[in-house]
Amino acid sequence: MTKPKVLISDKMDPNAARIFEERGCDVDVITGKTPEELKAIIGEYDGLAIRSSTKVTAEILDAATNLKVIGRAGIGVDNVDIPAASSKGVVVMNTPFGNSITTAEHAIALMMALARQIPEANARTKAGEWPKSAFMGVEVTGKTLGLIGAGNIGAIVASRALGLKMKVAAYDPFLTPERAIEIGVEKVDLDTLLARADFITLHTPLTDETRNILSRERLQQAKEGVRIINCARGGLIDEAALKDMLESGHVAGAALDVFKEEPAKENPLFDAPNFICTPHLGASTTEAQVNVALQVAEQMSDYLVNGGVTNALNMPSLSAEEAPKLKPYMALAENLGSLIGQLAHGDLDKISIETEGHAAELNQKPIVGAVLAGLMKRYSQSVNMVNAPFMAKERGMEVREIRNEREGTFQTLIRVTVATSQGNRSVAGTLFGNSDPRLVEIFGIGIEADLSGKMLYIVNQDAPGFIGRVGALMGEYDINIGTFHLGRRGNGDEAIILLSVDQEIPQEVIDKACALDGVKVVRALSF
Ligand SMILES: NC(=O)C1=CN([C@@H]2O[C@H](COP(=O)(O)OP(=O)(O)OC[C@H]3O[C@@H](n4cnc5c(N)ncnc54)[C@H](O)[C@@H]3O)[C@@H](O)[C@H]2O)C=CC1
Ligand SMILES: O=C(O)CCC(=O)C(=O)O
Repeated sequence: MTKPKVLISDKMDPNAARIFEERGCDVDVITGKTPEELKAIIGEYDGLAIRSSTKVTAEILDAATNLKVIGRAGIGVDNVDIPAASSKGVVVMNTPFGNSITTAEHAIALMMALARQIPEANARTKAGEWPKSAFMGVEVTGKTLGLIGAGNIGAIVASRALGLKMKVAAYDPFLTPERAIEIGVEKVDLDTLLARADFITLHTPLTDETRNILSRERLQQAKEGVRIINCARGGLIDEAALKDMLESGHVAGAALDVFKEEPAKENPLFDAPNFICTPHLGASTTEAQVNVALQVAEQMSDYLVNGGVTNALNMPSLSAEEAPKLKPYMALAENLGSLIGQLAHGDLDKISIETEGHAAELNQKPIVGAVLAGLMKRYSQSVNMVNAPFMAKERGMEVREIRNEREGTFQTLIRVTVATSQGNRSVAGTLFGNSDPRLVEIFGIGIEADLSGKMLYIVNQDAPGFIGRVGALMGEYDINIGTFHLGRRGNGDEAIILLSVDQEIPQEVIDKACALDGVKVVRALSF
């Protein structure tokens, strides 16, 4: 088996490359490429490991014909076009905790630096001025810190601020009252936060809802003399308005680690009074960079080598422990989806995926994803478990999951049923020896078959001599039969033949098979 190939395109701790190699991937570290240069090479890679510099646009994804996974060594994924990645079937993962303590500490460091104007005092002291009377700071004890966003980083900031004897008010529409109590903050609305906070710190992702959350209007609403810290994303604050308010003194100080345009080399804020900044250093500690590098390489190689999915933003998780157990089920599920997709007529707008016995005890999401991936092949060849659920949703397909932990005839079973214009049609399969996928039923007829490669499916009226005639027809066209499977409703009733063949089946053979006495349906299938 060829090794998956990974590109590390941003500066990353060397532990990442080491882990990729140890876990069976080939890895190239090529940083600082322009988008055009990245486009020219990305087609070679199965995995792309990034930090914040690489912008993974729809255009890059179009050129990434082999790409299976993008791993962000960090939290924010606003540099990845996730909808475009999903529609191409590329998993996007991040490392949601590896740099959160570090980033929270940076926010606290910036808050302290603002309160005591440390950067400017440092520069002027070193310049020989000894400007003791120029700097009058403020205490943070007893002051109110307004948190905008109380997720992982916000909660750590809150805990540190409480240790500094500050009061913490948080605005976060998704913060539950219980969690607010747990992390020791008062949940408030944004108006209240703006009216009360002496310091405001932002810890939300950049989304359509949070963009410009500190707009000119909101900054105006903030308490006179407020100090603002942003270690989340540029774009959350209206930078021009912030400059004006630093100049008017309405905002007493601002400390930004992140900018709307990065790298920020000529930002107008640089000239504003009481403004300090760092070049997106929130996550830059040795500890955090080792954490995120190790984690991203482990997650990505786990996916590329074993199929395990952790911290994906566009796909359900699948642990490394679950992945080997689920692998044969996913193969079975995909084949059942593909079989029904190849056999059923008309628009399929309702599908139910039923698991029974052992299969019902497993994580259902990957099984459902695999069935949909198989089924959706009737519409598109570039479909996989990542994009299939999105495609099903886009087509307005109703997907039902049914679990039945009691065993039936089989210890484990997956049944896929679609609603067609001719009524419900279902196929079912099991695993032999916990590993070998087998079809056990088509449209109510019991059969036992391995679905693989090129196959021919025939529905006929059960009659003596029919099997011989099919064999003779294959022989006439030099088509070698690999396996031959039979099933029927009853003696003389509707019967099914499913045979695997080593050669492509020409249309002429299908036409001749259709013309055989008693034949109802003939279909060439492929798996
Ligand atoms: N400066 C740096 O180097 C770093 C920056 N970051 C940034 O920090 C952000 C936050 O990271 P985490 O705390 O780990 O993320 P998280 O997902 O744990 O927390 C984000 C919080 O924002 C809240 N939120 C979402 N929409 C909101 C809205 N409209 N108003 C108020 N709150 C809203 C969410 O409910 C959630 O609680 C990341 O998205 C990333 O962009 C993260 C790491 C390093
Ligand atoms: O990788 C970095 O230095 C930036 C980290 C960051 O912004 C994030 O994790 O969201």
